[in-house]
Amino acid sequence: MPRSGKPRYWWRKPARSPVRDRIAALKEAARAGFDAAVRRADPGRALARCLAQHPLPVPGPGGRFLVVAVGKAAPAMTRALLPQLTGRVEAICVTQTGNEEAAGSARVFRAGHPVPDHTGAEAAQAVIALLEGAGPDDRVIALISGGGSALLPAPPPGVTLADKQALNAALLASGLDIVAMNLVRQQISQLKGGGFLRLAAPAPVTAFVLSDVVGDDLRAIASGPTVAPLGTRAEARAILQSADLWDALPASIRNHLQGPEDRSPLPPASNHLIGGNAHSVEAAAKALSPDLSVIADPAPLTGDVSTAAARIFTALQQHRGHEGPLALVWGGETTVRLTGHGLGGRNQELALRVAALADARPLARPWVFLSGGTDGRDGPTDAAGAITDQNSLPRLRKIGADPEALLANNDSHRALTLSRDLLLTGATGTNVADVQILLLG
Ligand SMILES: O=C(O)[C@H](O)CO
Repeated sequence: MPRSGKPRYWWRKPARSPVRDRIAALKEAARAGFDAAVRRADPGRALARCLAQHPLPVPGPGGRFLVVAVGKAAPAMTRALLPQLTGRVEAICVTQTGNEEAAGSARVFRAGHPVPDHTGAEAAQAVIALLEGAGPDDRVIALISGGGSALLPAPPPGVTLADKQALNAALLASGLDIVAMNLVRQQISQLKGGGFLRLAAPAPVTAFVLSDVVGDDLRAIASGPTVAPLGTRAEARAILQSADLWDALPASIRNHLQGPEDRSPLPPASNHLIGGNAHSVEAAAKALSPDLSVIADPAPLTGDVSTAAARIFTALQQHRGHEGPLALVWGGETTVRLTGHGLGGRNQELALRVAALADARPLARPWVFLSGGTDGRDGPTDAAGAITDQNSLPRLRKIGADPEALLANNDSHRALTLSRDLLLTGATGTNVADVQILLLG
């Protein structure tokens, strides 16, 4: 050992680049902020906090608890609820394929997402049968989280699963926001937009809802099974026409939307919001704050992904002169209008677009940008999102890839795989929309 006490091999280590080290440290910090956001959205804890304030209803004589959990957080919510129930309990838990989490004694369906599949249709039939069998002494508990719209397809008579799949695929590629999409989806469903309540009546329904929708509108989350719909058939038609989707839709869907409006009153329900995106943004900001100055932007990041990228880039420019390291945090959900045929998701595309904008006007200090879905799955890919930095585009060009062409083809997953910028978490078992973190070193 030399006198300094450092081991000899320390002297043989290759010279390191301080900028590269700084970027690596920033990426680690961004990832820690994101992990804190996901932890804050733990569905079991969120449900426990809510149950401490809103005790569960008690079944009448001989009555049962009928539990229906649907969404990406359904297993975790089911696991948290079932031990609280005594007496006779029947439970169905519907979550996405690949979410292998246990759900206690519930009957579990792992269904297709974001495009509905046969397992989802089978699950929807099981839920309908359970609700139709509910009596006045039964108590129905709904555990609702994001993803529920696609996971539980229950088209009205005359509309097939294939028709519903075609509608869903068209909506997903349209660039419409989730409120507009779900206004349409719930008009083509027996369970959404309050249909669940009609089926459960006369049994009272208590719902606990984990929100993945910006603004937490209960009517939009999982297309609002236990609340009134967002709109009418006429409004759904108008949305589809203005998005240029109407003419290409299956005839059965157009016929259904041209039918009479359902104006019958909904049975009442007790709905409780147990958590959402704002809490996770707060948690990310808190996790970053010991080491950096932090600004959490209260205005959510929504709308088209290229407009959102321009907003992030403007913030990057505005704060370029900030003294000391700085973190900017957003929450929200952007939309992508698909024009290419590549593979990607809104978070990956946002991170790549920000890197492309910053590459055109480089900054004199290191930066990293993370955009991730708290569910761990961005679009139909295995990534939660991505963490780009000032070297992302140069890395791509160095290996002969063309970032602009990849973006034009909505091929962000390929680009970010090549630049080694993917954010990989696996399914997180929760879902409170997206979190973005911009760090200036
Ligand atoms: O399922 C859905 O509709 C979305 O995740 C929004 O909740």
